[in-house]
Amino acid sequence: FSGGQIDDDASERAGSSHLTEHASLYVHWPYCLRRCSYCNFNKYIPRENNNHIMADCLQRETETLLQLSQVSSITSVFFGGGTPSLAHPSTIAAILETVSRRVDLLDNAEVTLEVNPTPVGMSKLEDYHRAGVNRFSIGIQSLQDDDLTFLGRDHSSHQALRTIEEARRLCPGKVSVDVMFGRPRQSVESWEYELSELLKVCDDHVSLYQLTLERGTQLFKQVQRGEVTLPTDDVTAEMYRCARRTLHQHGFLQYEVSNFARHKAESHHNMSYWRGRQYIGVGPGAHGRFVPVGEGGVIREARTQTLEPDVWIREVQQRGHGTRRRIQLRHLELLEEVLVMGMRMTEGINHKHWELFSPQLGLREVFGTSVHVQELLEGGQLILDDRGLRCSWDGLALLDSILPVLLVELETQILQDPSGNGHTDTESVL
Ligand SMILES: C[S@@+](CC[C@H](N)C(=O)[O-])C[C@H]1O[C@@H](n2cnc3c(N)ncnc32)[C@H](O)[C@@H]1O
Ligand SMILES: C[S@@+](CC[C@H](N)C(=O)[O-])C[C@H]1O[C@@H](n2cnc3c(N)ncnc32)[C@H](O)[C@@H]1O
Ligand code: SF4
Repeated sequence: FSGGQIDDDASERAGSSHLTEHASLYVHWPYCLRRCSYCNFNKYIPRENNNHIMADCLQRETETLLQLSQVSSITSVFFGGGTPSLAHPSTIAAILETVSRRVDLLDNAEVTLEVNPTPVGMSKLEDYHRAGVNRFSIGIQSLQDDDLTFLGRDHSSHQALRTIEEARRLCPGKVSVDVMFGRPRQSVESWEYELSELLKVCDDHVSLYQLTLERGTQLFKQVQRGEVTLPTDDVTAEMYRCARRTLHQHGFLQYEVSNFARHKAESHHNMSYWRGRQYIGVGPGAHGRFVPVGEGGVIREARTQTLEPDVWIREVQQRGHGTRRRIQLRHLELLEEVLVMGMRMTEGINHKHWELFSPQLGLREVFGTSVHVQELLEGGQLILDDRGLRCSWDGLALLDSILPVLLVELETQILQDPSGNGHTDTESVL
């Protein structure tokens, strides 16, 4: 492994300037045609068609945020949502043109668009491709029609299969599918069968998400009322184990908790999140992490854009952006993010990568002396060696219980370190 390794080495050679000059870009399309029963992402059913206004504002905010950052090149773009396949292909083209006008949009930059596999979504794939999209991420969720209906999806499994086929024709080797497991009424056997059917048609990238029960969703109410039950933790753990095994047998390497790729088809965009790189978030509810220009310009900020599209539109029209919240990340907070994101990857965090963010305290100094970490190392869940820190195969499935141990140790060591904790904790609510 790994597809992105060369990239990472290059950034280490370039040192920390790479961390401020390069970024990925996330663009959020906040509208959906209907509400899936399990979803609490930031999405709205539009009352009227204001796609044109949304398109203008997304371009305007892209321009503003690029200007506010110190970024000179964009390494990947991700159009997510909501349902970005409801946007007109010309909107996608216009946003990409805005990026190219302001900064260097690298020739080989990965440009992903999330697609709901409806007939309308499928019919626009070619135009999206022409607009500059070179990777499609298709929300399959399930291949069983009764489950799709129950989940409130707006497509059938047949339409999903046809969309995969068309996307593969346009972007061979660059098509991903999202699938959810741990669904109501699902058994390990039916999941195994569904996954083997999916493997017959899918391309080189698969994202598997365990269905999480989110407050405020219809599914949450159904479960609370006792109308629906979800599989137990033991069953979902077995589903995850079985999926990892099956994917591995089919040549897919797991590179992150939920992501599997073969033929080096790892997502560059998502890898850049997990490697703690900068990203700019445009659109309602998008978040970003970047070092703004001016004011000394060394501290990374966590930014969140206004959630509600109508309010966001007004703000962008008035002042060029809809940033609702800016928090300067303290040294410890930045390291916490680097740790939490990095440990999701099978490659974990290598020593040089950690040093970029923590020049004073190496991985061994932070984690090497703790009794609790030692237990995880001896138990075979965690590995700390000449490469760096990472989870073992078994450990990755237990990440949620490993992370708290690592976070406590990180906090203890950083707060004890007289040199490392210089930054202030500042929050501006705009
Ligand atoms: C927020 S959706 C946006 C893309 C597109 N609208 C779609 O539905 O495919 C991105 C992915 O998040 C995942 N997702 C959404 N809600 C989830 C939940 N409650 N549990 C697990 N995964 C979820 C789904 O797999 C989905 O493909
Ligand atoms: C769950 S992931 C699915 C990625 C997909 N499996 C792939 O490999 O391309 C994508 C979703 O995460 C959310 N997301 C990703 N980056 C975001 C950001 N910077 N700000 C807000 N939401 C983000 C969006 O809802 C988006 O639809
Ligand atoms: S899962 Fe996708 S299509 Fe369904 S409501 Fe959420 S964002 Fe919209």
